[in-house]
Formats: sequence, C-alpha cells, structure tokens
Amino acid sequence: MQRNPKTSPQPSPTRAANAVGPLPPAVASRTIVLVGLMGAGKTTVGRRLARVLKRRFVDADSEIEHAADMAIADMFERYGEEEFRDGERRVIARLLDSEPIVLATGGGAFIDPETRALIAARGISVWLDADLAVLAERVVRRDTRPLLRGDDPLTLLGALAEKRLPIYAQADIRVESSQAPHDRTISSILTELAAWKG
Ligand SMILES: Nc1ncnc2c1ncn2[C@@H]1O[C@H](COP(=O)(O)OP(=O)(O)O)[C@@H](O)[C@H]1O
Ligand SMILES: O=C(O)C1=C[C@@H](OP(=O)(O)O)[C@@H](O)[C@H](O)C1
Ligand SMILES: [Mg+2]
Repeated sequence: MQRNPKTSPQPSPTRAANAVGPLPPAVASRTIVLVGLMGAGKTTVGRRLARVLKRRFVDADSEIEHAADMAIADMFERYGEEEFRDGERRVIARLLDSEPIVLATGGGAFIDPETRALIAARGISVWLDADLAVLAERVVRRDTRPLLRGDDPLTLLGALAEKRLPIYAQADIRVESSQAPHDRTISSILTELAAWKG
C-alpha cells in the first residue's frame, strides 16, 4: 500500500520529542554536549538529536578541520596531539559561547581538564557509553581516526577506555549507546534530559 505522507505516522525522532515534552529550563538554556569514546555515536546521534530539538548541530571535529583547513589525521601527524587539543579547546570554548546547540565533541575533548571545566560551566554533558566490542565494530567503517591506527581497534579502544572511562563518568548524564538503533539512544537521552534538575 502507498504511504500517504500527510496521514502516515511522523518519523520517530519527532514522536520521541513529542513523547517527552518541553525540556526543563536548566536544559533549555544550555548546550547539550555529547562525550564518549570513538564510535559511541556522538556525531551521528548528535545530528539527529539536534533535528528533534530544533537546535543547530555542530561537530567540534568538523569545526576544527574547517578552521585549520586540514584533516584531523594530518593535524596529529604534523603538529601532534597536544596542539590539536589546544585548538579543540579553543573551538569548543567558542561554540559554548553561542546560543544553546547540540555539540558533538571528539572522544578526547572531555579528557582535557580545561575543556571539561568549560563544558561543566556552560553545557550539559551526555556520556554515550557502549560496549568495547560494539565500538570496535563501528569504528572500522572509517579510517579517519589517528589514535586507532597501528593496532587492532579493540586493543586500542581498551587501552583508551581504561584511562578515560572514570573521566567520562563525571558527565552529567550517562546513556547506553550499545546494540540499538540511533532512535533508541535519542529517546534515552531525551528521557534523561527531561528529568535533569542541574
Ligand atoms: N546507536 C547506534 N546504532 C547503530 N549505529 C550507530 C549508533 N551510534 C553510532 N553508530 C554508527 O557507528 C559509527 C560511528 O558513529 P559516530 O557517530 O561517528 O561516532 P563518534 O562520533 O562517537 O565517534 C557510524 O557508522 C554510526 O552510524
Ligand atoms: O578519542 C579521541 O581522542 C579522538 C576522537 C575523534 O573523534 P570521534 O570520537 O568523534 O571519533 C577525533 O576527535 C580524534 O581522532 C581524536
Ligand atoms: Mg565524531
């Protein structure tokens, strides 16, 4: 049967937003900042979440690449990670100064103490958490992440997880981003945001 766009159910992100209702004022006034390991879904979930919330979406990695006119892997190679983190901090500080948006960070941004302090002061941090096996399976789809070159992704992600998980755990909200469709993760985020008191 042909679907009539006027009468068919709306796409699920809209339903998810309607189900939760307006965000509490403490959330409405803040930028929602997605943090977590590579492959957690910060970029792809963030883009869809922004659509649901009718907010602007910005991916910090894309902003950095645009500002430097260079791919992240090339930046790491040419200037090193420390310099990249400095640029990342500056870009995130600028973005946190704008109207409330949905901001996807790169996996290491929240690990930097100064960047983390900026996010804590001006944003609401959402940790997308997923099993390492799921992350490893997702990250092989793109070969753009310099920290995942040289060994198998599960080993490299495991080493990063050991250092980083206690820090991601400081985020305001934690949401599972494991073996489920993006929409399920978005619904979980919306539910947590609706209950957030600051
Ligand atoms: N909840 C999810 N369900 C299914 N696939 C996902 C989910 N989250 C992310 N992915 C997939 O995993 C890959 C990496 O996602 P991405 O958003 O780039 O992660 P990050 O920005 O956290 O590194 C993409 O191919 C994306 O479609
Ligand atoms: O975890 C990290 O340190 C990094 C994660 C990447 O972003 P994603 O988490 O979006 O892949 C990107 O910022 C860079 O390669 C470094
Ligand atoms: Mg990303």
